Amino acid sequence: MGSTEFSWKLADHPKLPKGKILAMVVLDGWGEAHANQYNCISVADTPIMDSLKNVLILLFSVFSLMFAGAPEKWRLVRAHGKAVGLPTEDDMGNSEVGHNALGAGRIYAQGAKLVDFALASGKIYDGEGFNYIKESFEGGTLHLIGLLSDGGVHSRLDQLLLLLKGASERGAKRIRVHILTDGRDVLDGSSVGFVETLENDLSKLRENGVDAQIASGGGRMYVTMDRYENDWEVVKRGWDAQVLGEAPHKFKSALEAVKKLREAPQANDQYLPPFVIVDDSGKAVGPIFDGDAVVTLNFRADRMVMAAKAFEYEDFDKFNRVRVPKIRYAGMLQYDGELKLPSQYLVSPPEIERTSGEYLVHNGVRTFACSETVKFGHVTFFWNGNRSGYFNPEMEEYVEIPSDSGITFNVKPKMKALEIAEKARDAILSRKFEQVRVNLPNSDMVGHTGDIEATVVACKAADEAVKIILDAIEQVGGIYVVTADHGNAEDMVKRNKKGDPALDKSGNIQILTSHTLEPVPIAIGGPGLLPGVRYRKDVPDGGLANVAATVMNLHGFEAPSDYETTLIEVVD
Ligand SMILES: O=C(O)[C@@H](CO)OP(=O)(O)O
Ligand SMILES: [Mn+2]
Ligand SMILES: [Mn+2]
Repeated sequence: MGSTEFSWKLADHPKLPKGKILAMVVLDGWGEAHANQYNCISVADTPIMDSLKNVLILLFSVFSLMFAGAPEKWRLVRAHGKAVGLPTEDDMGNSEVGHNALGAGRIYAQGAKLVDFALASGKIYDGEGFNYIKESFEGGTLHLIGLLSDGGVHSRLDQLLLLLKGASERGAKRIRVHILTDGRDVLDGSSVGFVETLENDLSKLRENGVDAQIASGGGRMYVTMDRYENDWEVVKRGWDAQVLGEAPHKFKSALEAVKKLREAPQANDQYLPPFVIVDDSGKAVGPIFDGDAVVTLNFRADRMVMAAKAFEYEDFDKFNRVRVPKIRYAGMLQYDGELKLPSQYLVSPPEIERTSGEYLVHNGVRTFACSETVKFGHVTFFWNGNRSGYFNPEMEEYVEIPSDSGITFNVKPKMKALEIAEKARDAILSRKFEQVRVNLPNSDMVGHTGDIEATVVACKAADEAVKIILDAIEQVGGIYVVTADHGNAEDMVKRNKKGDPALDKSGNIQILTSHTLEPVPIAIGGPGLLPGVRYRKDVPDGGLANVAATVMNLHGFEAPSDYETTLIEVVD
């Protein structure tokens, strides 16, 4: 597209009217799978979501007897793997890539894939970011901090191992790894195996004369990886262990640390307390000092922004850093393009531009977006292509409802669903906005705890919230689009190739805390939807990236030509 010809003006849709109020509801972690006892969505009482699927399908079958080709308003879309820019079809979906696709309407190669390319081609070592940290290799230590897992949502172990090898071949003589155990994108307890794999590679480096070892650790939900400023204490615990070398638990080896800390009642990988590794004299082996280099390994932004601020900002008042070493810091990616944070990074992030939110604002669609803290950035930052802030504050209002902090969400599985729905309802009834967009976090956040009973309660709460929003849409003669960003609560057990629960060595089922590979539903409806609108039959492989064009159509516009095609057509 020649820059001189570019225009934000969208063409009018030939048939669909403008000015309808549209509710865009994203149920976080709500996939579609067959009904069984581990499908919390099917077990839960969810009359509204059921009605969007069943009544309409029933209607369709009734109508289809009378009018062939009657509209169909519920379908599934792909939410994992290549459909959302991930490296392989074995990659489960996640919020970042899901909301990016929903908002941007195109499929971008995402962080996981970009890092894979950069490592495979070796280009990562030619970039400005690597050359910047490399200057510390002679006199300082290289610290690598990140999620130790092969989940592929925030980071990948194989990428860490390649980077360790690549950095040591390029002069890093002293390396310290600060691990964050997962158990959220992978099975709980898998931390032990990941530490063994890492230790194995570190011992090979030591054989080659590199002083390389694990220096500290802790569970991802308790140490370092908070997001959207929900709880700075989490980041502080990481700072204390990684930078200051101070933690309540001290061990001689990371393997011992992880095994011992997991023995405590209720302990799990996600919430392991912080620990440091000490030498024989009891001294921490890897605090961060002046002249060192630090790389945060995660490619995904949301849970690294806060730590990046602590490492990068001179002025910082979120917690007392005590000692602020003069380091060379780089992120695996740049985590926030607006804040240019961090200023140095090893791999350039996907350049997501011209998102549907920006187009719609330029075309007069006033927008309201809301969620609670733990998902607030999903419907704003991720939705807008990893961009913070408003496109036009006069046209947009973003409302964040404070999340509970310091608890696991199985304790309060209803979370703030009701409050989010009420805010959305008020925004709809105010008639001040043409798009009211929310994320309802329950099925995902509670699903990640692995607590099946609580997840059932969570799904019901999300369904009740949908009802409040759809009732408001009914009152204003609007349109709704209800979808999800990826699966989670619809399958809470690890399965074997046949699809049956996979048993561990002791014959127990293994609870799945992670997202899934399942497709997600998308339902359209409401009194403002023209009766002739129906899903096209020629987009059978449609994915989340097809939703943006669909929504633009429902606002009365054609989507830009490079957007993934719309899911709907209008029959007379
Ligand atoms: O909690 C998170 O960070 C991820 C899982 O790692 O979940 P989501 O993608 O739904 O935000
Ligand atoms: Mn999500
Ligand atoms: Mn999740």
